[in-house]
Amino acid sequence: KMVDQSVEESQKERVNVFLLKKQTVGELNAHDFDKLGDLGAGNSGVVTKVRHRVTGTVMARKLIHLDVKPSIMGQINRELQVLHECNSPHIVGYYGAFHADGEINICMEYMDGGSLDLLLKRANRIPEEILGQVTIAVVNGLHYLRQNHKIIHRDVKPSNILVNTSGEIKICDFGVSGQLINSIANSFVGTRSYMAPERLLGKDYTVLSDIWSLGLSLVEMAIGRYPIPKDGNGNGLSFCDLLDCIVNEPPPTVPESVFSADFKDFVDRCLNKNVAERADLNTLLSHPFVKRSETEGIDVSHWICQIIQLDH
Ligand SMILES: O=c1[nH]ccc2cc(OC[C@@H]3CCNC3)c(Cl)cc12
Repeated sequence: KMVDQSVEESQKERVNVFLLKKQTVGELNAHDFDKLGDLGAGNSGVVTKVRHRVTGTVMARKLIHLDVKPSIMGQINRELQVLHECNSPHIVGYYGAFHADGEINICMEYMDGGSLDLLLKRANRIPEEILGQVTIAVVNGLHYLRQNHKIIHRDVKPSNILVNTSGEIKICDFGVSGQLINSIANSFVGTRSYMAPERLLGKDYTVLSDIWSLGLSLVEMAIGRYPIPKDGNGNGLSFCDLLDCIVNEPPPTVPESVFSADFKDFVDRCLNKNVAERADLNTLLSHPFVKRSETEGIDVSHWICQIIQLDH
C-alpha cells in the first residue's frame, strides 16, 4: 500500500488503522448493510450512512445510477480498483465498490463532520485559519494523486472536501475511472460551476484546472457565497450567463481588508484565468499561506464540533 512519505507519523498511523479495519471488512455486497440515514445528494449520486452488519463498521455509501451494459460496468469496476491504492491522510478512505440492480455502490470512510458545502451553510463563513488547514489538505491530496497515481481530481469543490470531528480534512470523488467519468458525463445538474475557464472553452484539462477550482472554492468558503458574479446577483443569471462571466469577466478575489495578504495572494494565483500564469502545485506547496498555516496549531476539531452543535 503506498502511503505518501511526506506526512507526519500520527497521520500515517491513522491510515494504517483504517487499512487494518478495512481488512476485517473484506469483500462487500448489497445485503451486508443496514441503512442509518442520508448524508446528501450530489450531481453524481446519493450518499447514505450505512453500517456493515458483520463488522459493525459505519461507512458512507455512494449510489450512482448507471444504465450501462455489463462490459462497461466491468471496465468501471476494474478502473475503481486503483482506489484501493489511494492511501493518504488527505484522501477519504475506500472500502470497495460493487454493483447491484444497475447502480454502482462506492463504499467510503465515514466522515462525521460531512462535506464543506454543508458546513458552510451552517457556519455562514469559514475562518481563514481553518481555510489554511483545508488548503494544506487539498494541495497535499492533489499532489499525492499526481505523484503516486498520475491522476487529476477533475471535481474540486466544497462538497468534495470532507471533515471529521478528529479534525481531519480529506478530498473525495476524484476522477479515478475514465469510463465512470464518461458514463456520468452528461448528468451534470446544478446552477454553478467550479470549472476553470479553459475547461469551459473545451481546452485540455490539467492539474492547473483543479487549482482554479480550489481557488474558487476557497473564495466561496471565505466570503460565504458562490463568488460569481461579483455583485452577488448570481441567482438572476442563467447558467449560460454564469459561464460567460467566468470566461469573460475578471476572476473573483477576496477583499484585502478582511483577509491576510498571504491568503489573498494564494487565491489570486489560483484564479489566474491564464493557465500559463496560474500557480502550479509545487509553487502552492511552498506558498507563504501554506507555510504559515503549517506552523499554526489550529484546533480544527474544536471548530467543527462547534459548528455541528449549532445544528443539533
Ligand atoms: O462521510 C462521508 N464519506 C464519503 C462521502 C461523503 C459525502 C457527503 O456528502 C456529499 C453530498 C454531496 C453534496 N453535498 C453533500 C457526506 Cl455529508 C459525507 C461523506
